[in-house]
Amino acid sequence: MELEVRRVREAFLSGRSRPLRFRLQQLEALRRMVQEREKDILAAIAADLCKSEFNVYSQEVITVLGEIDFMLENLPEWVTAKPVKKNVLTMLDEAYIQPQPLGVVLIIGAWNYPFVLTIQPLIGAIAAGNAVIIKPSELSENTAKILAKLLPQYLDQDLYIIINGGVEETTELLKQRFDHIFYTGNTAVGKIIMEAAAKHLTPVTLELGGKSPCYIDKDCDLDIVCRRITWGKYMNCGQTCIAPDYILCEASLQNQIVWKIKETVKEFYGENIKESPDYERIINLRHFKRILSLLEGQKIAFGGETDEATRYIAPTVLTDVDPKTKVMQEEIFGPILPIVPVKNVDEAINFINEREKPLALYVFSHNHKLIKRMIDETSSGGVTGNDVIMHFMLNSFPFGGVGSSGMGAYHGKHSFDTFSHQRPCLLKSLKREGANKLRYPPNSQSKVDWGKFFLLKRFNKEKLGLLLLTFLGIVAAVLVKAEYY
Ligand SMILES: NC(=O)c1ccc[n+]([C@@H]2O[C@H](COP(=O)([O-])OP(=O)(O)OC[C@H]3O[C@@H](n4cnc5c(N)ncnc54)[C@H](O)[C@@H]3O)[C@@H](O)[C@H]2O)c1
Ligand SMILES: CCCCCCCCCCCCC/C=C/C=O
Repeated sequence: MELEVRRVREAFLSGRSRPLRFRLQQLEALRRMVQEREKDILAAIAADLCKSEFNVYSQEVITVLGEIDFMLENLPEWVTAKPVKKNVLTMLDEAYIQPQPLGVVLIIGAWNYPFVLTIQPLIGAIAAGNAVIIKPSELSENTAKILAKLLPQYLDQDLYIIINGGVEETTELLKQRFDHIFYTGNTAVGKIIMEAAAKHLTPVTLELGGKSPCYIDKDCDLDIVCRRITWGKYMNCGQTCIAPDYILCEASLQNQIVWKIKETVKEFYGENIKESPDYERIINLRHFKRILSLLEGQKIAFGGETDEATRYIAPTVLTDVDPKTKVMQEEIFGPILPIVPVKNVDEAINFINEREKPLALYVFSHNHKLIKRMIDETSSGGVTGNDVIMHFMLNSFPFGGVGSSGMGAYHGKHSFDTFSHQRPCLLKSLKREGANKLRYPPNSQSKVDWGKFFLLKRFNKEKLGLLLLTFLGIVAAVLVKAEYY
């Protein structure tokens, strides 16, 4: 492990990852990989999550290709130094911010969208000029294998390497020193990552999870609301970090919501959901059993059917859920949707604020003011009003959590910034030494006053007024004198 990290660091120190032309070439090569080896990539992800290749393409590949195109288009502008505003002391100097790569970055991917959640950060790291070690999740093993096979065929083999393995390998990897660690996964492991990073003072981006609430107001079109929630909740069998975790609504809406979600499930997946190519399976037996345990003691309004052999769990809705029960204590990450009745929007806001900050928040209402109020009075990584998931798809947004749902963000320019150091550069001349006398010892009241005058606007204005008055006085005196003689 140590040798591999050293190899990557040496490649970074060679400086070849820095030139814009090289970064663009590598991103183009990555795009070529996705296009030329599309079939292999689709097949691997499909096998990991029992997912149709159509769904793999629209949920993962489109985002990756869109991100590469966006980088290629904007990178030339982003890498250029940006001049900054100057003050009186630096008026004649050159002052700019130069984004620079951080160095060797470790990206630890997740299994639930194993391609996009690993490759999208990689795109940002390459764009920012870094060397990268990629550790895909061992749970999505087919994707991990295909990435290990394909990436070296298209990308620089010393700058960007894949290390596959599980907890043992990751633990070993985390002992090494990196310049940034980008981790996607659960909050408990997030803490392990941060602890390991702290030993080297390595900055981290943690893309974690949480229970993303979904508030449904009385004033809305329930048919549309339930259709959108059904899509976002049961996509990838509920294994989406920003899936609506639970619904908050007034008790009177509960039955209608149940009925409408049930109808939509039928419309989306047919009468026999098990046969639907659009309905996935739970990643492994451990997660399957964990999700089943969340059903204990709950009122199942519909769904609840399971099949251990294929790790199938039907789309399920629970009603009148007690917030103290297990299903409301941890992120569900499966196709179970609890409804927790609340009296009104105030109670919903309190409910959200009493818990850890979620990765996403969803609010449905015709009342724009109510949506704005919910946004103002709560906190979450991101928000979508009157829909779910879709803020992930807009790469002008920073995507990330807050509080226990994560720290830092990425996508588009935000990825470039995450993997860059914004380096302030001030270039002075060796001339004009006279002006520097002000800051050299010995110090005095007069130097302090001039310092205030040049640097503090407050004093600046006062003194300017005084200067103006003095100037007017002199002009007046000269005029009077001229008249007199
Ligand atoms: N914010 C996001 O973008 C995002 C995206 C996907 C998933 N998630 C969250 O991830 C969670 C589900 O994923 P998961 O945690 O099951 O993924 P996971 O178990 O695959 O873990 C992710 C990575 O952490 C590594 N890992 C696991 N245990 C470790 C340990 N003890 N020490 C060091 N490394 C270890 C794994 O090898 C893997 O590469 C959910 O909470 C979900 O919300 C968040
Ligand atoms: C052809 C229609 C394209 C739009 C499809 C939108 C698909 C959204 C995919 C969401 C991916 C979520 C990524 C995962 C985040 C955390 O797990």
